[in-house]
Amino acid sequence: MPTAQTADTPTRAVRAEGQSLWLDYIRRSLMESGQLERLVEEDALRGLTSNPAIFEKAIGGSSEYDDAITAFLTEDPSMDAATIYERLAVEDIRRAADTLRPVYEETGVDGVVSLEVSPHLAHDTEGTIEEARRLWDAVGRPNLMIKVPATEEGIPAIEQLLSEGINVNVTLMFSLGHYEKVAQAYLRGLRRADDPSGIVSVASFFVSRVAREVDTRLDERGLTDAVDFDGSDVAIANARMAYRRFEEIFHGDDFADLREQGAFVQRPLWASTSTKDPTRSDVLYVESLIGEQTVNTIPPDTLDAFRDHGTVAGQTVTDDLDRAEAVLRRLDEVGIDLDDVTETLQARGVEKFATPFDDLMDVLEEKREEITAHLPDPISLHLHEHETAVAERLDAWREDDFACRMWRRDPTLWADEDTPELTNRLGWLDLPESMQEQAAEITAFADSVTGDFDDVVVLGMGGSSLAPDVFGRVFDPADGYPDVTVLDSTHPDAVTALADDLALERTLFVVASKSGTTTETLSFFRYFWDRVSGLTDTPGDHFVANTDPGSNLEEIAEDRDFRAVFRAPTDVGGRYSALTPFGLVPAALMGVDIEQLLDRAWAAEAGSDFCVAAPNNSGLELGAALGELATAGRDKVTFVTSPTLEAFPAWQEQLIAESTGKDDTGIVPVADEPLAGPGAYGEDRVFVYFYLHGEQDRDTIETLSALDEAGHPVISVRLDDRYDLAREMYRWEMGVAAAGAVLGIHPFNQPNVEAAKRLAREAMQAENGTGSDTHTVAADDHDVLEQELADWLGTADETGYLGVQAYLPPSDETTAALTDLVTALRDTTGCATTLGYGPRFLHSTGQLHKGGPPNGLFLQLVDTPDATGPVPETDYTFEELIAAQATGDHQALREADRTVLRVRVDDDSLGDLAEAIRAR
Ligand SMILES: O=P(O)(O)OC[C@H]1O[C@](O)(CO)[C@@H](O)[C@@H]1O
Ligand SMILES: O=C[C@H](O)[C@H](O)COP(=O)(O)O
Repeated sequence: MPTAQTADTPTRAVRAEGQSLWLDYIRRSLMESGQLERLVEEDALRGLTSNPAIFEKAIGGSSEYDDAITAFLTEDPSMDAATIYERLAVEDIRRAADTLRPVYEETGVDGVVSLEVSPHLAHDTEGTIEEARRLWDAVGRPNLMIKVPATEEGIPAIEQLLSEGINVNVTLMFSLGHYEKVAQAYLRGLRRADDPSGIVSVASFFVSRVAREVDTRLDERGLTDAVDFDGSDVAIANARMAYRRFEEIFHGDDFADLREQGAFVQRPLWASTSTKDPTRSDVLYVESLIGEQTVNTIPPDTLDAFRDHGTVAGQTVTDDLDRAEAVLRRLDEVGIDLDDVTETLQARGVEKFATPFDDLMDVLEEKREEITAHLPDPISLHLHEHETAVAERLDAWREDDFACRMWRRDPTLWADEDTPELTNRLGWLDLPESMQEQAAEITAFADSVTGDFDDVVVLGMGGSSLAPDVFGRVFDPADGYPDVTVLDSTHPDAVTALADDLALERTLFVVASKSGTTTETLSFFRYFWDRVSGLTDTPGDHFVANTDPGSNLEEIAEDRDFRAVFRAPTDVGGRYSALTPFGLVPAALMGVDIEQLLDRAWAAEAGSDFCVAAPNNSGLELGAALGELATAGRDKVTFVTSPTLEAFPAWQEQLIAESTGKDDTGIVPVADEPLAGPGAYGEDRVFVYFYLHGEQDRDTIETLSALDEAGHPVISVRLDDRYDLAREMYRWEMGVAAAGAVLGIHPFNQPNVEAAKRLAREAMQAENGTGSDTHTVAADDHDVLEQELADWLGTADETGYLGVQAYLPPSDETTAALTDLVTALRDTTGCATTLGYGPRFLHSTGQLHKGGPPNGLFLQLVDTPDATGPVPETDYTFEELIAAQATGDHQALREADRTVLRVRVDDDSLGDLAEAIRAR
């Protein structure tokens, strides 16, 4: 598009006649290249119009927008084509509006840019109003015009929008009839406006399309040579008549009141002014319609042609009105009904914009699919100086054929050939595929019972209940489906509080234990079996079992006629069982689409798949990073999440701690510390940020950037929706398994858990099993506590960690007080902290506490329960059970040479304890 060099070009001469030339064209490069600005300067260009066909050519017909589309989809891969279009269009229109803003500031009526509502709303008044308001707000520029068609349904929308102060370009006008209605709607709209001054509107009268249609009809009737006019004469005459009417209305009494209030006239805009018939002058519809207070919007070719050889012969729009009238009369006499021509054109005009609009949606949908297939993985690893070690590890793994060997279930990746609990614990690798069939059965069961229950309670420990807990807290139950909660505390106050809260006759219990022998789980089951048996003769209807085939629990479930028994694959360990019935049954019961969960995990599997070479294998890359960082002393993996994902780190915690915390090594997951600035942390941290798309908050991002800049490794993972949890579960399972190989441990056993269980059993049988002879400090014994705290903290090593183990009834208030306590510990010592409720943590971080790096210090908190609950069918109470578990673990920690301080607390003492620590 050449530009004019002189001031006396036809384009400038038109301006001197009081007409504004606008550009009927847009694309991003027009603004980016500075071309639009040059046209304004050199051609006195005064405005810009767009329509769906123009955007279709710009976006659909080029790759100019591909980077922007990729950026949108990286942020939100589920963004649909219509949203992509709107965001691209809004951005272009804004840029054009900003370029033209000086013209707008100077004139108040020019320097405007038009954006059209969807052509599919042409016959929907309310839809048009809504979309116009939305676009007006989205663009947010005063020199925007919303284009609304002059259809029957468009007219009231035009009036309404003008009354709200929204600038309107009325489009698709072909006849005097259309013009009349539009001008009257303008007057009504402005009269309803609070302040009519400053509202800008144009009435777009289409020209060349009329010419074409008339030519066609003349031709069809064999009249082309028989008459002394052609289609272009009719089109020009039609437009000139509209201009005459414009003058009558806007220079006469009709507009007097508004003129007085400072309102602008609604200028006629000549649209469709590129000449479609090559036998006619390419500037015909510019030269013939020059007039004061009009606009002519022309595409680039017409602008070039007009600048090159256009003639400006004064106010041509008022030329020869007698001939104009005569032409229109003659047209009627030869039997061509102009009203029919123009109504047909308006209807066709809607179609003519709808087709490119739909084509554009199709093109964008195709681009979306193509780009999404190649989107970067939503995990980003900032590893600083550790990058080399990780790259070397991945190279070594490629040479060793690590990925293929993992899929071949090769135990020597971790330990000796015949190590137990190894090759028979790798079933998780292909769960996304192998669970598909069972998933359908689980969903059918869930759908069949949904009406019978308001609550589902999962009774289970560690890997048998952590995934359900995450699903229950992250997802909302689908309409009509029950809530899912988990019971994993043996504290009698917790058990009785839950029982009191539930409507037992509307509750389904999922008894979840792989081994079928876990004491806590069986105790919960016996308690609730007894309670439900008091209400019904068929208590089994309220129970479902999740277990391994052949387990003790399977036998119980069959004997007692449970509503269902789901059998899990035996080659998947507890902490790797999220995508087996252990995780899927509770998820399905709350209406989560579990096939979708498996599909998402499948996406991660594809990225970590059989023989995908180590450097391109996302699970292995994560594993190499976790392992190498831990080896280099960065062994405290500190989790941060966006609000929806708050429950996720508890699942990660078990996976990491129980898998890697053994043989005096391991990775310490930190799941409960509030995030702080770089000053709060030592050199032993890695930060992992899980966020749900759209939930990132500025403070967290800024703090993580500061930590990154301070040299801490930061791993960020984006979840596009809640279902991506399954993808991350799979990725982290693979990552932790691989990290185990770096650390030289066997990630699938938990050797130190058994020791605590044995000691707890012994404590139950001993006379003083409740721990009365275990050294315990009372929180209100201030002097002793101060001294013991000082001794305990005195042994803290800054590369170590502090673990708070709370054998207390879980509640939001207690969790908040405990979080404050661990924060005080971190801030006083600079050490990382872990926090867990007993006995839940025994099935999570408990393995690491005793078997992991020997630099942990533990604070065991016990209380005196208010409630006491006998466990039916046994000879113990929940009070005795939890006390024995605390005592047993205390002893196990001591046997493993760990330092433990045991404090008896009551409701108020957690705050005092935090204060005592801060006071040091
Ligand atoms: O499913 P089960 O056999 O009841 O075990 C529960 C949890 O106890 C452990 O075996 C030991 O903590 C975990 O690995 C497991 O997730
Ligand atoms: O606002 C402008 C119109 O959308 C445009 O001028 C239509 O032109 P056409 O008839 O060449 O498609």
